Amino acid sequence: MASTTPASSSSMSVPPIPNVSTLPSLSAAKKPITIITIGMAGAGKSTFVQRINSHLHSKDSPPYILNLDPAVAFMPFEANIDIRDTVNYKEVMKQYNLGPNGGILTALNLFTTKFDQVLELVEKRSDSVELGLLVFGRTYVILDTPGQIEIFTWSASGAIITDAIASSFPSVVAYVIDTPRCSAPATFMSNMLYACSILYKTKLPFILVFNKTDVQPHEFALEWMHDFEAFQEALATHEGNRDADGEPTYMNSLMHSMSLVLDEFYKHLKTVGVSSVTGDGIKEFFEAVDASREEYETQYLPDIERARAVREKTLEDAKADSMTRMMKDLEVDRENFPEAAERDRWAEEDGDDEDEDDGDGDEETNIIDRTEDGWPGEYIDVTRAQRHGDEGIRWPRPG
Ligand SMILES: Nc1nc2c(ncn2[C@@H]2O[C@H](COP(=O)(O)OP(=O)(O)OP(=O)(O)O)[C@@H](O)[C@H]2O)c(=O)[nH]1
Repeated sequence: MASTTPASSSSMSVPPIPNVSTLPSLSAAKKPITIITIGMAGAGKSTFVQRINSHLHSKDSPPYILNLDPAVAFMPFEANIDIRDTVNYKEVMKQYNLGPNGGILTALNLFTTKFDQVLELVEKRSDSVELGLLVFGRTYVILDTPGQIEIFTWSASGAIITDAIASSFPSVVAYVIDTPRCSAPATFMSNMLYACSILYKTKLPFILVFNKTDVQPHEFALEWMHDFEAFQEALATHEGNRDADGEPTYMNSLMHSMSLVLDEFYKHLKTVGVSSVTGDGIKEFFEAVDASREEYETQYLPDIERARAVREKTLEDAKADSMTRMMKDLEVDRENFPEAAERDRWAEEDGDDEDEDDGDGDEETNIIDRTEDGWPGEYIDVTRAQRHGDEGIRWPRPG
């Protein structure tokens, strides 16, 4: 199949929101739960995904895995859908003149334009098949994501992906933390603030996964989270917290105030300690996931549905409004230029151009399920989306 451009220039600024309402829907009981793995670079996300993958295989319940990291060189598991089959990240960097971070973000934005296809595939492959007394189907869908977690705090694609997934399936965020690297109170707090902003953006059930407990047990973190005084004590003994006169520094007071804010945030979280290397804590992780499914259905789903209804209504209103304005413009045009209007009629011989390429070449890129379809996939062609007159390079930007 021919390769294609990412999108027309006008549609490249913000990836379109997949229309999940048109997808075939599974009955609630059959729906798999989606685990969205997010965490800083090197926290151990991929190793963790492989660990839960092998745990699920050992339970005869293989998950459906999506790799959303376009720049990953090695993955310890085989993904069913891999962004690298659709977007050539190095080519994106080259064509749009971007560094590694911008390249990852743009690659994800491009991939998001195809996310309705991804959802369709997940729906299709995760549907249960009943054979006699046995039920075959995927109970878990797992997303591995890039370490650039700003994708989930400010980029359009992060929000579109999590919204689209969460509107279609029960979903939970597994925020993976490098426990040994959090043993300093300031680092711990900054990681928690990241987690807090991701919770705020995704508005989904949230599990803090303290990883690498084989190197450093996570009990200190639990104590800091549940005992405010203990964290204050750790802060007080931390270097740089007093000035030359022995008074608390600005940083110390700031951290004190922030820890008050975080105290509220901790109340809404589940925490587990795991070692992705030894497999310790994986059972507890799945208990937390199962509890999150219930939480999703009772507490989160009503809000998600409300937000989706508002979004759809806004979209409908915007469409209706622009249609009315276009019709008015046409009317004025026809009155002012009757001859042009006469010439501008649709002729039989023009044929139906529904299947024709509209020039942006976006229609033919298909997302593939690597484990079932032929590989490699088909790259979105980014070579034509280059310069536009004086406006410079246009590339998909977060909204
Ligand atoms: N000791 C120990 N090492 C771990 C554990 N989990 C991951 N690691 C190591 O941590 C390093 C980073 O792991 P990855 O799984 O690549 O981390 P990631 O978060 O996917 O990294 P990015 O792809 O850069 O975002 C690797 O060297 C892993 O072997 C763990 O539970 N214990």
